Amino acid sequence: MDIDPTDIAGLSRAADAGDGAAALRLAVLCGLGLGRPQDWSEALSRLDQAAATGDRDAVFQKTLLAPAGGAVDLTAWLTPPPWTVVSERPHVLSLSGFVSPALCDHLIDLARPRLARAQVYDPTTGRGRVASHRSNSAFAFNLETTDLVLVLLRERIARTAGLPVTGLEPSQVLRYGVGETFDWHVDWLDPAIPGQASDLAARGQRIATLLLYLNDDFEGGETAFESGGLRHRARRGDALMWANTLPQGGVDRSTRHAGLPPTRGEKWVLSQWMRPAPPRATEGSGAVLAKSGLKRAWEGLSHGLDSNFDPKRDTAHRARGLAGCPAVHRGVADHPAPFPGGRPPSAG
Ligand SMILES: O=C(O)CCC(=O)C(=O)O
Ligand SMILES: [Fe+2]
Repeated sequence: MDIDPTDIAGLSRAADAGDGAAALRLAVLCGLGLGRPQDWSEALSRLDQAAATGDRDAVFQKTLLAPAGGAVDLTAWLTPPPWTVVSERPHVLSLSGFVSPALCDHLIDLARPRLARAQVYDPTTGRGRVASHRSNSAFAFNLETTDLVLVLLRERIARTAGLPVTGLEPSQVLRYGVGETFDWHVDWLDPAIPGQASDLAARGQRIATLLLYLNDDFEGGETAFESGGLRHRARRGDALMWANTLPQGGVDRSTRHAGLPPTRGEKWVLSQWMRPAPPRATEGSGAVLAKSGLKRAWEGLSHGLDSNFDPKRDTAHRARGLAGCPAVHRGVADHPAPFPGGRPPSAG
C-alpha cells in the first residue's frame, strides 16, 4: 500500500476500489477514533470489506475476533468478564478468560521479532534506560503495528477498568527468559523524582495496571506482591488488574510488586498501564485534534497520545481518576458489577 496512512479520504477511495490493506488500516483508525470520530460499526464493516478482498491479515483478524464465524459480537467484546477479588489491599482483581488462547498466540507472534531489552525511567532525565533490576525484554506497540485486534483489546481493557481508552499507554508485550525479572517496583509515578514529575503533570497518575497472561507453559515467573505475600499464577488468556491509587486519592504504597524470574521456559505477558486521560498538551477542540493529531501520531508512531479528546468526558474521568480506579475499587466493595447499574457504557 503506497497510500499516505494518514490520508483518510485516500484510504477510503482505495478501500472502496478493492484495496484490502487500505480497508484494514481504515478499520484501525475508525476503532481508535484517530483522524476521524470513533465508529465501531464502520471499523467492523471495513474489516469485512478487507476480508472480502481475500486480504490474509484481515481474514485472520476476523477469525480471532469472531471465532465461531459470522459477525464480530461487539457487545461481548466490550463487556468485561466476571472477576474475583484476589486481594483487598492492595486492590487486586483476577479475570479469567479475558481473551482466547489464539489471541494470546497472535500477540506473542506480533511482539517476538520486535523485542528489545526492557527499560526503566531514568530518575533524573525521565528518559528510558536499561537497568539491572529489569532484565526482561519488551515491545511497545506503535500505530504502525497496532491492528484491529489490539484496538478492540485496548477498548476491552479500558472498559474493564472503567477508565477512558484515551488514557491507555502504548500496550507492551513482555518476555522473560529463565532468570529474567522485573524486580520489586511500583507502577505509580513519584512526583518527588524529577524524571517522573513532568510526565506525571502531563498525563496524570498510572491509576491502574492490567496484566494479560499470554502463556502458562513455564515454571516460576509469578507476579508477586510484597504486601500479604501474594504470588499469582494465571492460565493463558487470564488477566490480573490492580489499582495503583487509593479510592480517596493518593498512591497506594502497598502495590509494590515484581515479575519473578521463570525457572523453566519463557513467560509472556501483555502489560497495560492506564492513566486518566491523554496529555494536557493535546487538549483543545476535538475537531482540530482529530486531523492534526493523526499526522503527529503517525510521525511519532505513537497512539493514545492524540486520539479524539472529548474535554467533557475526559476531564470528568481525570477528576474521578484522582480518587482511584473506578472498577477495581467498586469491584472490591461491590463484587461483581464493574459499571454503575451493572451495565457497560454503550458500545457506540
Ligand atoms: O510480569 C509481571 O508479572 C509483572 C509485570 C509488571 O510489573 C509491569 O508490567 O508493570
Ligand atoms: Fe509493574
